[in-house]
Amino acid sequence: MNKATRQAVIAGNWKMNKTRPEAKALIEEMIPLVKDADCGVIICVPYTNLETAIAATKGTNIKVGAENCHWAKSGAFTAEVSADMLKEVGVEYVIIGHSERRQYFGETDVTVNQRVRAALDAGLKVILCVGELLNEREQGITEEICSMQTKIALAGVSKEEMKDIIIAYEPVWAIGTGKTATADQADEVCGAIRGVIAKLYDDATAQATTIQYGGSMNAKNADELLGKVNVDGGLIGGASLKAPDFAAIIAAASK
Ligand SMILES: O=C[C@H](O)COP(=O)(O)O
Repeated sequence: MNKATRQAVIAGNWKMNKTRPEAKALIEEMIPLVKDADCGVIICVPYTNLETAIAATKGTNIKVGAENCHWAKSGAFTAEVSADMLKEVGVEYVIIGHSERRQYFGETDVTVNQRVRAALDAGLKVILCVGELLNEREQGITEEICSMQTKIALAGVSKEEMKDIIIAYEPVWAIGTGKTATADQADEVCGAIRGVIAKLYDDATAQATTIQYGGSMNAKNADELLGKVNVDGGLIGGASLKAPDFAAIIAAASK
């Protein structure tokens, strides 16, 4: 399997945006624009929008994901949501390890791994985020950081379970800043992550794993980024909040 046979996946990460009526309107605008996509289409939305998004996307090619889940099945964890709760609502995907969770909410590689485990056990598919800080890139340790984050997050994940894992390479310095990694930088790190998967599992698993780029991807730069051999799609923040922009990225991934 190679780039030609791996399915590109474009996932929107709405972050903390959209009330329920706004979510419904955005999805309704999006549906006709993305219905002919030749790639996977996912929208990851705030917890309060999950039921709205699931109802609004029923019978369409848009899958719904959450933006995080807790590692425990239940218990005294105020404000957290379990993977089983998401599954029961009808969620298919969950983002885990987003840099904003790591940066602002104390998420560590170990808790990312625990959340990945809980998600897989509940039958959810995971979009696992890894990526370096600006000072780590400047120190020349980008691949080391991404490799370490990937290895720890996937500890205890079997080869068979890798079919339910998408990896999103998101350089932290490129998120929401308008600074995009160059297509070559994105390709290089996505390729290095693929190398880690090959070492952890085998080459076939590495070649079959979808590895996205995320960080200021938009309608203008999507073509170049998605044209790279190791970039199998995108995790899109800001541009996923505007239906025409999100649709343009999906069109670029469908070429
Ligand atoms: O999860 C998405 C990423 O954080 C990228 O966000 P952005 O496209 O707004 O830079």
